[in-house]
Amino acid sequence: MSAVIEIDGLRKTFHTLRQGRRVAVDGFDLLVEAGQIHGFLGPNGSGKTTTLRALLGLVRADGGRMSVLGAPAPARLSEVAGRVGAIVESPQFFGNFTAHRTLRLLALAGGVPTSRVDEVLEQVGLRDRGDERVKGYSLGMKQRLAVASALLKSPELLILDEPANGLDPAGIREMRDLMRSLAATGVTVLLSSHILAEIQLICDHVTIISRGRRVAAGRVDEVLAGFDQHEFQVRVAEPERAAELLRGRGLSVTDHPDHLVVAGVDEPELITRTLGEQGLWVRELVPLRPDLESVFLELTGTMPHPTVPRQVDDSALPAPDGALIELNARENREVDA
Ligand SMILES: Nc1ncnc2c1ncn2[C@@H]1O[C@H](COP(=O)(O)OP(=O)(O)OP(=O)(O)O)[C@@H](O)[C@H]1O
Repeated sequence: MSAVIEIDGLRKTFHTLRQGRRVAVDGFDLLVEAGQIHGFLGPNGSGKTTTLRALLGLVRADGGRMSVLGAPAPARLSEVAGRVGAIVESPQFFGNFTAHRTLRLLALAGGVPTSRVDEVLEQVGLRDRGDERVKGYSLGMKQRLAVASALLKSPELLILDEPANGLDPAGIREMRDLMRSLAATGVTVLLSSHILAEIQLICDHVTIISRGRRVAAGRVDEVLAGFDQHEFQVRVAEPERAAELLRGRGLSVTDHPDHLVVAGVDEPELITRTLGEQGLWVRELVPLRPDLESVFLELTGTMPHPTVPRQVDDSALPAPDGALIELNARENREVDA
């Protein structure tokens, strides 16, 4: 598979008059290969938008190497710009224009044949609503229109920042179907999100960012498998005796009010055999698989604490691995705020 986006060691520190230096991206790596629907997942303020803006040359990076479709980015992005559709800042549309007119103007401005307008309206499911004014559109319809505008030039790569932001579950499902149909036609999609369910539903690959650093990457199922503790939920009569027997076989057992959780189980038969041999019959044996939510909370250090309200993007806190975020050594005097 060929690399469509490569980011190596990206760094970006903002300097603002009010808050001083703020490390937004801290040596971040990303690899997106052709044909993937790649989720770029991280909590609020973790550096997703800054990464995408740096990739597209909307903000100047302090360090690192990036390329898009083989062209060094952002320096030679113009060579491949015609093959890339991106929505990073939320596009503003004129409410009084219809979707059709909006796209027609964008097509004319971009040198794209206006015959594409009907095609992209069809593609995003707005064909029958294309002659309505945009101000009457729902949020989901506006998101579709935004995607349609990025599709006008038939891109090979689509970059979307938070495309499902504010959508209801049905809207997210529709967005997933749209992304899948695009991927089926060979388009590679990179989409950022802080919503786990969205990534798990829409994407096949994921890169997780926390406090400006990559903390996990790979196929969604592989990332999840990496966190599989081989745990089973067991319901049995005489749970105390059962726990003792299982511990005697070297398994780690946690007691819960009406069940046991047994970890480190490679062969579930070990549980049923150990208990059955002693006349304890298992009533329920359920594998406990990690979900992206628990993996995400663990990796990004955003697990809620019962007494401490979680702070968005608290750069002064230790990173999940315990290391304090280093401030970028390279001085950058620009004020981006
Ligand atoms: N122009 C700017 N000036 C100063 N600080 C900025 C600027 N843009 C981003 N930041 C800071 O950089 C950090 C990363 O922000 P960024 O917008 O990249 O996060 P994000 O992951 O996209 O968050 P969200 O999911 O909330 O959109 C935050 O601390 C943010 O306050």
